[in-house]
Amino acid sequence: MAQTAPARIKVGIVGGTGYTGVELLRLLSRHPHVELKAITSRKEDGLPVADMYPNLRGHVDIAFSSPDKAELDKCDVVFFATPHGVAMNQARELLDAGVRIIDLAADFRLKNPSMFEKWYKMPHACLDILAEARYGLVELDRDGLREARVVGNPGCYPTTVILGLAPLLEGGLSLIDTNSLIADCKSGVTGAGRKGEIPLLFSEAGDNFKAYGVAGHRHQPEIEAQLSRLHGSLIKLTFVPHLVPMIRGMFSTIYARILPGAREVDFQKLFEERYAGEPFVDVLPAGQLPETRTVRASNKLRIAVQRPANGDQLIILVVQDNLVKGASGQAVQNMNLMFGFPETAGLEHVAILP
Ligand SMILES: NC(=O)C1=CN([C@@H]2O[C@H](COP(=O)(O)OP(=O)(O)OC[C@H]3O[C@@H](n4cnc5c(N)ncnc54)[C@H](OP(=O)(O)O)[C@@H]3O)[C@@H](O)[C@H]2O)C=CC1
Ligand SMILES: CC(=O)N[C@@H](CCC(=O)OP(=O)(O)O)C(=O)O
Repeated sequence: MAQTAPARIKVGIVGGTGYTGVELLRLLSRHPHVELKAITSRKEDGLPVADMYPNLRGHVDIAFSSPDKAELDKCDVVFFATPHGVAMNQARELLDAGVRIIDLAADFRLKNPSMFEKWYKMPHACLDILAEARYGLVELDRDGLREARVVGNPGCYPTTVILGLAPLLEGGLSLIDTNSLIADCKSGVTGAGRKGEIPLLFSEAGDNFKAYGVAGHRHQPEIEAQLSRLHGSLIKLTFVPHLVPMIRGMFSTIYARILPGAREVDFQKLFEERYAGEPFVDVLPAGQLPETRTVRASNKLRIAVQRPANGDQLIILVVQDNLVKGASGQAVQNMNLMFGFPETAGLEHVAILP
């Protein structure tokens, strides 16, 4: 259904003090169709946003307000940049008030409520809303997202792995062995949020490189569910996240075995054609390798496809800024679609080098 884009919408953010919250503020403060109406913080009620984040001086002139005082029901859309389990408990009230919701946490990502309960250690609070929610990976569901009232914004690691494998699996393609997929992923420290925990101290995370969640990470079922849906059969993979001493940035290296019947496929061309015209996915020319700094602070996800010695091992290398395409930028991309704005509105920042 064609919709007429409003000139300007009222936007609320729950959880404005965290890393994804302030990244939303940075992006939305320059958005031509957005009026920032409410930004919540339970701890910083009354504090002008620019006092906590001086980079926003002159761009954001409102103060944080506690969630109970913020007029979220007067907004057109509310972003939840909060821990898992917050959005699902406020969704019904907002939807009843005609407010659309984009949750940056995982409340609306896993369609299977028992999987949600298993990985997030809480029962889901609104199964009917979960059933109607759309998974917010625009490149895979552009039309479905335009009409969505509730969007589950993808996890950061899943964004890289799903987009890295989609051209090889979509529509049940038989190009790669689906029993031996490996995603070896690295995240900068902002991926863990803005909290005071010992493993996140400079003296612990700096000058160090470690794996975590090897026995099981909650992004694995999210990735597998989306890839299975895309392929039309059950897809499993090995997923190992790592923490690297960067502030922002994510690098995912994905290993797939090429099936004998697909040895003649031009994988570079397959990826280039799949993502041709996508404003936020850049397939590098053959032979070039991505670097995290080439996407820093931008909503771009950059992919390279390599096939060493023209053998049967395909290696897909994907970089993104975990806070932008991996979280807040992708959330704004969803908002743009939902309200009929140009998909790139407020998202045209180029990465900072060096
Ligand atoms: N960091 C990243 O790279 C990514 C994060 N995400 C997801 O986005 C969400 C936010 O992440 P991030 O910004 O890193 O988290 P932070 O820990 O940095 O911030 C969390 C925010 O939520 C607020 N908050 C906490 N509990 C509640 C509550 N019960 N009710 C209302 N507000 C609350 C906090 O403010 P206050 O305590 O003052 O209210 C704070 O502003 C998480 O679910 C995370 O998993 C997704 C993709 C990537
Ligand atoms: C480095 C780091 O700790 N990263 C986080 C994932 C990022 C994230 O916030 O994802 P969700 O929205 O699914 O929670 C983690 O592994 O828990």
